[in-house]
Amino acid sequence: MSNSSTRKIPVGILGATGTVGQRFIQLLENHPNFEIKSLAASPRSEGKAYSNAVNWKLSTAIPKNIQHLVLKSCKADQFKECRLIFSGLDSDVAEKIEEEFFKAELFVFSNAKNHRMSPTVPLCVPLVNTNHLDIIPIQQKLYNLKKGFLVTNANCATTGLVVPLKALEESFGEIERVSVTTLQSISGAGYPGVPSLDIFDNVIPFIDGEEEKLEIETSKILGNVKNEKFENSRIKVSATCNRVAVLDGHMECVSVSFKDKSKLPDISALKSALQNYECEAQKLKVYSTMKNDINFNPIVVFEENNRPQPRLDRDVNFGMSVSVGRIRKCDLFDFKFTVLLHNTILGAAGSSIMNAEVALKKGYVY
Ligand SMILES: NC(=O)C1=CN([C@@H]2O[C@H](COP(=O)(O)OP(=O)(O)OC[C@H]3O[C@@H](n4cnc5c(N)ncnc54)[C@H](OP(=O)(O)O)[C@@H]3O)[C@@H](O)[C@H]2O)C=CC1
Ligand SMILES: N[C@@H](CC(=O)OP(=O)(O)O)C(=O)O
Repeated sequence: MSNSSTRKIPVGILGATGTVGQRFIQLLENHPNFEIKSLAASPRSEGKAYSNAVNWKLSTAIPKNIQHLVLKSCKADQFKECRLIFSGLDSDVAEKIEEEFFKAELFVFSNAKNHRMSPTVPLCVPLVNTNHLDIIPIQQKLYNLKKGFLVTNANCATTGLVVPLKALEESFGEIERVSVTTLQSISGAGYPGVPSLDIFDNVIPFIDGEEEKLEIETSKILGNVKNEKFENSRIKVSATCNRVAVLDGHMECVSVSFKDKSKLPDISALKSALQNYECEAQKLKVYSTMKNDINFNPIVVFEENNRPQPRLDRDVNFGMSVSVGRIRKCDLFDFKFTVLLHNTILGAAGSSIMNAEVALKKGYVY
């Protein structure tokens, strides 16, 4: 494998008209490594120019070179000009379609839940476990592939949780137990998502399947790759998920208990461990950590008692960092704190793109 060409990698987007698909298009505008060549969505959109098919919900305009692209059907043979695929497909259809694409020797980066727990598919949060990309050759061997593969990113609430957990485990050893209560924005449910008559002036104390995903995905992400297999962490997570009337940005109230009580830090050491945490993507200087000349930190620590807040803080580091505040001791667990992340940027499209940037630096994408 070699990162042979300085030309941009031609990419396709599946589910291009959806909430996550729109973010892909926004974040890939002027990207130095990837160039959008093809788009696809459901049969309802097929054959239409993108600007006619999409119900564009972002505050930046649809890029000019995208407006007139005609939406294709989600068939791999229609994406011959592409080498890499970003998928923002509805999970009702993602499983089979993504399989067809990676088996057609395309590099596939997916947001859908369907393949996340598969034993040879990396479940990568780019600020945490890009070392899990090392399983790619095993996946390729299993499916008899020369270059194609599938990499998934995590559920958006899981993504926000695992970043501070990883930072704390790196500094203070294993975390044994986690209790997390989420307040999740409505964009997390896609479009049109939760009816306005249900969510306006309201909080809904249930998101189908979400608590289970937080509990299971966390242990895969915080685990290791050993002897060509994933070895999950033994961390125990108990999750309660709520939908709240916020447009973008998931908040999570987290309590953690460490295994080794002899190493328990004081609050200032805990804050430094979070603030100074560094991930592989940052060390590799991938584009998403460098763009707009930001001084990128995976975690931004807030000292103010009333921060982070979704409206004020979801765009910190252009939506690619996790904000952590209200860090304090807990009488039931060891410590508790509040997390915020932008669910459609770091929680979805931004993670897929950063995973692809790391895979490119490591030579898996070429
Ligand atoms: N929103 C978020 O914060 C997060 C979402 N995800 C996951 O990302 C994926 C996309 O989510 P989101 O963008 O919110 O969902 P949306 O409902 O907003 O978009 C779904 C996309 O899938 C397409 N689609 C629907 N049915 C079909 C079909 N039969 N064949 C092909 N394409 C189809 C839609 O096309 P059309 O417009 O033509 O109907 C649309 O482009 C999901 O798997 C979701 O679980 C993951 C993390 C966070
Ligand atoms: N369920 C998440 C978004 C999502 O689609 O998650 P997943 O990709 O794990 O199904 C939310 O509602 O905020």
